[in-house]
Amino acid sequence: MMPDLAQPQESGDGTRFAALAVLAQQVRDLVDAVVLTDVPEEELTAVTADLVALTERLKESRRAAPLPHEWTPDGRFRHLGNAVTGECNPHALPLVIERTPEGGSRAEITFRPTHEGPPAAVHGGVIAMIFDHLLGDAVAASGAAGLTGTLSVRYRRPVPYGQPMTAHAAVSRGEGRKTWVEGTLTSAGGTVLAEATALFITPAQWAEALGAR
Ligand SMILES: CCCCCCCCCCCCCCCC(=O)SCCNC(=O)CCNC(=O)[C@H](O)C(C)(C)COP(=O)(O)OP(=O)(O)OC[C@H]1O[C@@H](n2cnc3c(N)ncnc32)[C@H](O)[C@@H]1OP(=O)(O)O
Repeated sequence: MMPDLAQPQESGDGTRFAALAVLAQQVRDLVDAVVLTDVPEEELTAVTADLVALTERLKESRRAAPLPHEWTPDGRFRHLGNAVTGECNPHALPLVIERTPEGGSRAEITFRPTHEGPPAAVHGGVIAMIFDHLLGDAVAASGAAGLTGTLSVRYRRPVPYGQPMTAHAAVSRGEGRKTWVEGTLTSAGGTVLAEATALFITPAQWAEALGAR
């Protein structure tokens, strides 16, 4: 079912969400540690047993779905459970997006070894995921907001992890419910590592909800 963008989904319990964000960051550290660990087998088995116990504790009270999107009291859109930006989702980098004075979106990114695809470089699908969200945010910044219809990535250079880089996105044109948007991923030295173009479609229900805001 299409989410109703007009309605805040959850008022938000700031203190508990802050604690959940700390837990999510700890789990990211855990994932990174798992990817790089070289401890002996007995230690792996012992840590696994500890994690089974911790997992069971968290499962004692479960939601049906991750934390949903919401409009904060100061009018910002946030989605703590999102796979790319969600502070409370360990899967998310999380990507921290800023709006540019020109009306687009940008983010500073440092990929981690966890994101490896080809040797010593970031997985192309992870890069596409980052573009998908950042380009979607740029569409939202333009006042449209929609779902990805198509996304095309040109991978110019292998993307290293462990090095800061910058991604930019900006809308190139719009026509009715369709918005075309472009983005780049650039190294700290200014080399364009990857480029993306996408077409976002604003679902008819969203167009009505956005018009009402
Ligand atoms: C300001 C406040 C903001 C608030 C908000 C904040 C948001 C903060 C940022 C979030 C950023 C998230 C960024 C992550 C974005 C995902 O990850 S989205 C997930 C991946 N994408 C999906 O799941 C989309 C799945 N597809 C669908 O749901 C539907 O196919 C779509 C895309 C909504 C289109 O359905 P529809 O509205 O029924 O489309 P329809 O009426 O058939 O077609 C409309 C037009 O679009 C064209 N079209 C439709 N689909 C396509 C397509 N796939 N390719 C090309 N053209 C297409 C049609 O040909 C038609 O063109 P015209 O004939 O008008 O020229």
